[in-house]
Amino acid sequence: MTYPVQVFCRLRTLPEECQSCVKLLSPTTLALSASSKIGRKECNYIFKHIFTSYTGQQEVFEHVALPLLEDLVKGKNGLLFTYGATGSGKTYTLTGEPSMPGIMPRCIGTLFNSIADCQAQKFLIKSDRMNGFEVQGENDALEDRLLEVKMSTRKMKTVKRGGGDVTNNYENDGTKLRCVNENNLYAVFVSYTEVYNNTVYDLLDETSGKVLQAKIIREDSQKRMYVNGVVEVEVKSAADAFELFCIGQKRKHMGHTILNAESSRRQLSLVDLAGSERCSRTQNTGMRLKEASSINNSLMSLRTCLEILRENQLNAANKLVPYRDSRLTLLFKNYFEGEGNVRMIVCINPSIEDCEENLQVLKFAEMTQDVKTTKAESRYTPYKYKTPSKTAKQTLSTQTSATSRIKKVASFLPKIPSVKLDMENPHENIMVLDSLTKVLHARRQKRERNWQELAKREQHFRKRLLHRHQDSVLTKSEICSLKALLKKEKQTNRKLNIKITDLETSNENLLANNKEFQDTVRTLQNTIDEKTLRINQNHLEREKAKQKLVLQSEKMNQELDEKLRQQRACLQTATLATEAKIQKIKNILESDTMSACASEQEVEAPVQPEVKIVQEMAASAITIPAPRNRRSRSAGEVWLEHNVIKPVALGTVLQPSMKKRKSVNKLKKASDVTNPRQNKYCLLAQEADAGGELETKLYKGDIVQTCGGGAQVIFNDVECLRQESPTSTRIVQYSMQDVRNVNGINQNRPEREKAKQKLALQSEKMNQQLDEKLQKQCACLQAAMPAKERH
Ligand SMILES: Nc1ncnc2c1ncn2[C@@H]1O[C@H](COP(=O)(O)OP(=O)(O)OP(=O)(O)O)[C@@H](O)[C@H]1O
Repeated sequence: MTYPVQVFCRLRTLPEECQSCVKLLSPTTLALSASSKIGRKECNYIFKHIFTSYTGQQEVFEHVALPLLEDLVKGKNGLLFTYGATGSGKTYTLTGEPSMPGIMPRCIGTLFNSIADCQAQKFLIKSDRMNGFEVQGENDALEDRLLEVKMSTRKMKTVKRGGGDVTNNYENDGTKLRCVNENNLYAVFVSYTEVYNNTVYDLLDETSGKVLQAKIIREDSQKRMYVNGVVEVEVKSAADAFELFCIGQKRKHMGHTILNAESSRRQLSLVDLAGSERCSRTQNTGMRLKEASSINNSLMSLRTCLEILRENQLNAANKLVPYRDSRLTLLFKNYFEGEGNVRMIVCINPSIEDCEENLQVLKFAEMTQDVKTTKAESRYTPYKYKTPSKTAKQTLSTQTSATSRIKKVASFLPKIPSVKLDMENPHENIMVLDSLTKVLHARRQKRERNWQELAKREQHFRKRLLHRHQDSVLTKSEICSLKALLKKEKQTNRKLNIKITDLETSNENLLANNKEFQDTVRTLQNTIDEKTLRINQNHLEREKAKQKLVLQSEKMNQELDEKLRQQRACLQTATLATEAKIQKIKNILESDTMSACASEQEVEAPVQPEVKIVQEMAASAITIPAPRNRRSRSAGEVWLEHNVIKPVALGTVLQPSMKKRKSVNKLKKASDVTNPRQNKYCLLAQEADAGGELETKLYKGDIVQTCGGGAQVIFNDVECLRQESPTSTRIVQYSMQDVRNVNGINQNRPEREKAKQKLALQSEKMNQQLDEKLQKQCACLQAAMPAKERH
């Protein structure tokens, strides 16, 4: 079954001088004229009922709270909260003023008016502060009562009750609930908690001293939210409840509170919310700002939860309702999930200044009444049963459970014999009654023993149960925190997974880029290698070409040198031969001219072909070198030895043979050479040979007179003198250049030797030819000469 959240509206009284922004159209409809950009706009809002400024506190109570109270005693939960802007009359409606008590004192008064005769003895039912109750024995209850009396007498001396409070002056109007079951026993518990800055404080917790301790909201085994360890005080009268209210009132931070009046089965929560716009309207700072924003957050969470609930119901969706976003919604969770009736009173200050805020409040209120709470199967508050003492048994005798228990216990007792009284025999009757008394006495003793045993067992069982329960609560809280941790871990894990995926993707991209780069580098490297190879090949080719060129040029140079040398040698040989020939001819001509001239006149001698040539040459005016006088060999060879300045002793076995010689170190004047007595010239040169040995060379030639009166030397022989020991092993250090030179010299030596030999052969041949020619000419000349002269 589903029930909509019932929303009522209450308009505050407005001072006469103030203008109203609200117009009442009917008992359920009002119109709000709000200013907008296009002028004033009127919006209509419908509620279950609208209380005007003339409506009294009693009427509001009867309309809104009384049905919830009736539900309460029937065993149904209820939540009533006020909602509205600051100063709109929420506290006035819920608590009221001394002269005009609000819903809360009226509820308390009415409740106690109704259950006055059906209350369980105090402390028979005890709160375990974990959303559970236990029924304890009379003795324990008595002990607790005595303790309470002691405590209260101490308190009486120290604590003064706050005077002038709304509840102190509350005059009970005697209103009673009609549906109270007189067979039931009722115990009323009051807890007073405050949600401040999203933290729950227990205003009745005296152990925490002046500083309030924060409390945790937990969920019991039946998924009901409760404030763990909250003080739940059993009250037996409205005055007791008011006293607690006063105590709590002094402790609370602000005016927004929760007052819970709990029954052993069900609870009615009366909630006075904070103003809906504290943050925006009051320009608070520091703690006040934190408080205001916290209030705003709580109300915003309430709004969000209701909106999602409505959305889920309208669209048959299953969106998660964020009850855990704030402590307030967490405490409301059970009510919105169908644990009881929910009613809201929207308080409106019709002042035109509050118009904007009223618009928001009315919108929220209109939305809220679309929300339906789903009624869950009735779930009873868990309680534990403690074996009552004799008196307790009597007190609880009306309870069905107790009756059944008694029946059960009675089944173990000795049977009561059936008794028949004979009125005529009183003596026998006395005997029968005595035996009956005995049986009853035995039954009573047995029953007491049984009760004691049962009480012991129950106590033991309860203790175990309590431990189990505590364990399970602790385990549940642990599970809750572990779940929260797990959720967090999962979120972190999810984030890390996303991060890992991102990193993997970027890593893959980087790897792909790297591969591309590597490919590019490889391609470039290949290109470089190819180019380097080509460069090297080119270099090698160039080197080869160079070497080839060098070789070619060397070869050509050698060839050219060789040719040049050969040509020179040929030329020199030819020149020497020609000169020698000419000289011989000249000598012949000169020596024979005189004799020829003398005989010319007498005898026309036949002209020899050679003479003819000379004559022809003379006739043709060709310059003929001066005739050289031929040295007579018979006169012997006279040598002009042109020696070095400081000659080293030759030391050779074979010495040059120059019998007649004139040695000079230097040719100082022409006569040194032109001296007609000298006909041989020898130039002496000393130098080290390739082996470092002294080598003496004798360049020999003929001194020939020139036609100009000078002389010329025609070299025709070279004599080389040197001394070598075949066993000498000289160690000489040579430089590479020396070695090359030596090699070059050694290489050239055979060629030189060949050339020399060739030259010598040619010279010999020419000499032979010349000698032959000379002999012929001589023979011709002798033949031509007169016999006398020939002798
Ligand atoms: N219906 C009413 N009739 C007469 N006086 C009223 C009514 N409603 C509110 N007032 C007066 O208006 C003033 C502010 O009311 P109240 O303190 O209840 O506002 P509130 O909404 O609880 O403010 P806050 O959000 O600050 O708790 C009080 O002096 C109260 O007496």
